Amino acid sequence: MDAEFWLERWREGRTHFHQTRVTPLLQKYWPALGVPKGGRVLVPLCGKSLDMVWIAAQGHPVLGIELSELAVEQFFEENELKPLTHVSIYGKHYVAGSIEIICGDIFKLDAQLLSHCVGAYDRAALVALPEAMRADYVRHVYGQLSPAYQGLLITLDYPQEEMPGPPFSLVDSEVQKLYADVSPARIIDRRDILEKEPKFLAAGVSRLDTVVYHLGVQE
Ligand SMILES: C[S@@+](CC[C@H](N)C(=O)[O-])C[C@H]1O[C@@H](n2cnc3c(N)ncnc32)[C@H](O)[C@@H]1O
Repeated sequence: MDAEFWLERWREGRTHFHQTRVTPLLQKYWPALGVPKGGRVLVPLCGKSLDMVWIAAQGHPVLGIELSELAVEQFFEENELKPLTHVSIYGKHYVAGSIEIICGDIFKLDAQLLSHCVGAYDRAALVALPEAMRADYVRHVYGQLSPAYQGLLITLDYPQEEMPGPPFSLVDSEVQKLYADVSPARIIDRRDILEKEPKFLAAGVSRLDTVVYHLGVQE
């Protein structure tokens, strides 16, 4: 699953992961995380997610990272935002109001940028990565956030042998192993969503849960 895999999906419009509404689980669980107003929130592998607009409306500067320039341009166009752009070592930055998206590779970001993020929102990001990349991703991204960060992680759990990813299945034991050296990862919701997912039903998947984690040290 290299960069070209994703760039081609955006070129061909095969972006069924994109939702035309804000994720209800984000709206339900974000307020309780207690991320301070004004605190910067990282949205890794952000696509053109409307969730960024919602997070910004809660009073957070948003930092999204996305490989595909098409996705980034569609985000600003579809939300009628006119971004200013500049280029840095991280990629091309698009900034409109409190939303900044860097068109670049998440693995190129460093502590200088990530340590300013006190919040993180991961939907269809960790589960988009094949197993071999996940430990590097968690260490690199979450390991460099502010130590006080609070985050929301949304995963999928289904019998992986019944359908190839992405999105991939993550059982809780793998999530716990991935975050063990970074921060606590506590399940706050798990629900059966099989009936709402025609792609999984058509593939003959017998069970599909979405699982919501609260990431970060809690007092
Ligand atoms: C499954 S999509 C999810 C997008 C978004 N989170 C959402 O909820 O709609 C995964 C996205 O990650 C992007 N991506 C994949 N690898 C990346 C990387 N190394 N750095 C930045 N973006 C990446 C892809 O281009 C794709 O848009």
